[in-house]
Amino acid sequence: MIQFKHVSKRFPDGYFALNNIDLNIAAGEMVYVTGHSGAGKSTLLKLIAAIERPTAGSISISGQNIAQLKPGIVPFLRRKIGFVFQDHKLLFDRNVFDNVLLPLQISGFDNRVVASRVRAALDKVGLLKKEKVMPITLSGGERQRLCIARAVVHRPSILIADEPTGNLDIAYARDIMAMFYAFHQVGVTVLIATHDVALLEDTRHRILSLQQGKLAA
Ligand SMILES: Nc1ncnc2c1ncn2[C@@H]1O[C@H](COP(=O)(O)OP(=O)(O)OP(=O)(O)O)[C@@H](O)[C@H]1O
Repeated sequence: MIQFKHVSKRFPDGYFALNNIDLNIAAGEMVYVTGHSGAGKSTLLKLIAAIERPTAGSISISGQNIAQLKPGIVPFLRRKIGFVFQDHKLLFDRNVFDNVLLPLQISGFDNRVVASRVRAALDKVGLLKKEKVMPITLSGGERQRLCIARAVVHRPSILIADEPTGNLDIAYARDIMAMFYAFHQVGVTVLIATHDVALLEDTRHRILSLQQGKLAA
């Protein structure tokens, strides 16, 4: 479903964040991406969502080459993808409900279905009772759940999370991981970047290890 062929990402300063990556991820697979800080984990995830573009190689998603997508096509790709950002990107001047609603409104979803979609997403992450509160009043773990609700509200087939357990204690981190696992179990392709190897000790899923922009064998 996701295929990288000889993909490199060189930033304008000349630095290769990713160097000649070949990768295949099957539909419905759950995959972890690990590596030291600066190894290229975020860059790899951003390439899949066309937030960054590769400087060499090709990336295809469901057979569509996204390395050279025309800007007008990007929103169609994004509808397939839910992204949980490392820095959350929550809107602190809007309540929980509106934070989840916004991506649906931007995608032009029918107003008659959006409220029930938003509540279904909040329910999945256990935040239904907090729909009217402002994000500033949420704990770190609740904010992360809110980010997950926002990422899944349009029912993407690919869910990507960049360090979703950073700054959470281990019990809460496991809860968050269980949430991603539940999406995997209903057929969503899930990619999670984490430097937290303790979380992966007993995983059955594939672990991609990045070292200075290259995939370790
Ligand atoms: N826009 C940019 N311009 C220049 N260099 C960049 C840019 N974005 C990332 N880099 C560099 O590319 C390398 C890989 O960054 P990336 O954020 O992908 O790493 P990471 O593995 O996600 O790290 P972390 O765990 O610290 O988030 C780093 O050396 C980073 O400084």
